[in-house]
Amino acid sequence: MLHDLELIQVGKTYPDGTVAVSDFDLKVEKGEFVAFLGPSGCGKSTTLRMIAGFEDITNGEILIKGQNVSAMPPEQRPTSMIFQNYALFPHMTVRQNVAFGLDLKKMPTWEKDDKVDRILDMFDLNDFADRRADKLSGGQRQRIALARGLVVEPEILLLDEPLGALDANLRRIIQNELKLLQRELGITFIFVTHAQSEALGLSDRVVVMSNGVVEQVSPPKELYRRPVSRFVADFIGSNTMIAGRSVGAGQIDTPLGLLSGQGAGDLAVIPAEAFRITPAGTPGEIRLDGTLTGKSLVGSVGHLRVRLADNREISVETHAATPGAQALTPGQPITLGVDPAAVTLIQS
Ligand SMILES: Nc1ncnc2c1ncn2[C@@H]1O[C@H](COP(=O)(O)OP(=O)(O)OP(=O)(O)O)[C@@H](O)[C@H]1O
Repeated sequence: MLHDLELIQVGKTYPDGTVAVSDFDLKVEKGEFVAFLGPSGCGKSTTLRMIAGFEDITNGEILIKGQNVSAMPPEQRPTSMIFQNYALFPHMTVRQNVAFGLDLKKMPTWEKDDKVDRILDMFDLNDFADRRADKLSGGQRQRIALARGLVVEPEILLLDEPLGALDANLRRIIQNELKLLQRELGITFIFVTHAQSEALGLSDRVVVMSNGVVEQVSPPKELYRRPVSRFVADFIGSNTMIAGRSVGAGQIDTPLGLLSGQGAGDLAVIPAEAFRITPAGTPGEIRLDGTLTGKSLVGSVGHLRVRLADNREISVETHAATPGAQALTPGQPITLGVDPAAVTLIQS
């Protein structure tokens, strides 16, 4: 099966010796929305620029629809890139900006005008078509940048923190638009961000990166449910991690007692929402004793702070309607229950 995009062992070492990306493997299906997520400097933008062709690769291969594009200049690749600062030409009109990519392709004027008209229409930019790009709001500029990227009908749209310059409200609105647009066009989107909620909310799959390597490639829910490394467990969601010693398949011995879970390793990862308040306890459940140190109820969710027997304080989320949740008072002993199926064991 032909993938829209395939990265095989891709690596980048900058001339000064900085290793920005190593052994990056990824296969992306047509129409997928994939986010690159990770802390500043982990190599997200470098990888995106290598896909676009703005940066040479030092190792590996990049294939688009099965074709090796590793040595192809950017303008010949079937990709478009959208930048955080939009990179519009301030003195050009909206129409000229949008037409720019088609001008490079030396397309006949009638065909160009037709494509530009259609895309301006789609992005609701008709009323501004003849206005200079620097006389527009952030949201409008963002739309022009998208229109300019899409008018050339790329196979893959590469977006480098495209919403980073927008305020929170506008950001949410454009996030929704982006998602709808992607579904409608069926184009593959590769989206770089260091905003977790954005990556998890928008994409079909997330590539979590740290220090130039891929830590995990999963649908957003899986990152919460089944982190594969300590880095991911630390970075995504709110997990309690309990270290121990492996004592057989799916079980570790810890200072808080025996814990079982899915997977293999010496570190148990428990998501905040996996804890339950269990006065009696259910057979098969992991039980952890502690003391309630704080509680707040926000709407239907109760946020509890619990000090465990090893003195660490953890956050627990519970449904406010849980029997007993209202009556809990800080200072009192509490027993937490966890279904072993919700626990993941990884290597520390
Ligand atoms: N031109 C360059 N020359 C040398 N090192 C570079 C160059 N560009 C980036 N780097 C380094 O490569 C690493 C990866 O940078 P990159 O910009 O890809 O990270 P990023 O994950 O996109 O970060 P951010 O979220 O801050 O944009 C960093 O250590 C960075 O300092």
